[in-house]
Amino acid sequence: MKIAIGSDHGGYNLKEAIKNHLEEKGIEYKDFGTSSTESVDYPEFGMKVAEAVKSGDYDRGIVCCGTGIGISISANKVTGIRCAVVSDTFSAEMSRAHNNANVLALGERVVGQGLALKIVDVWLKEEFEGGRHERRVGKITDIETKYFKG
Ligand SMILES: O=C[C@H](O)[C@H](O)[C@H](O)COP(=O)(O)O
Repeated sequence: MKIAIGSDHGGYNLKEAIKNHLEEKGIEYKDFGTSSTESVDYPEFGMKVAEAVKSGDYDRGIVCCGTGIGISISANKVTGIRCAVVSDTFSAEMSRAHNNANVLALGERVVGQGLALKIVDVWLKEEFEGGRHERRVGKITDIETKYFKG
């Protein structure tokens, strides 16, 4: 599995911790920035990771900012991206099983590092259940088709 990862300054330290964690697990990733805690704008990095996942070059994306909210809103503007902001392991599981989330958003100022890494593990392992959820996710795609192009 190949992961695209990115953050703004508010999520930089968590991104670095997740990169170390992925390395320890032998999971391939590419870092789309940012590269320090210097203040930057999260939409740029949410978009880069989302586009990397949309391209098919990466299987999933992980994005971090202060809350996970701004960068997830940004990632979700890219068609085909279902980015879930998660702060607990149950939601991590459900975002995959029910919503087929292809990008995970975490807030460095919200979740502790230990929990965040556990959330990453659960989220990477869980598969989409399909079935009734396939129909519902399909209806999300229908909304995209109605309102977005590209
Ligand atoms: O949703 C946005 C993120 O949480 C940002 O990381 C946050 O707004 C950055 O705030 P500041 O510029 O005060 O570090």
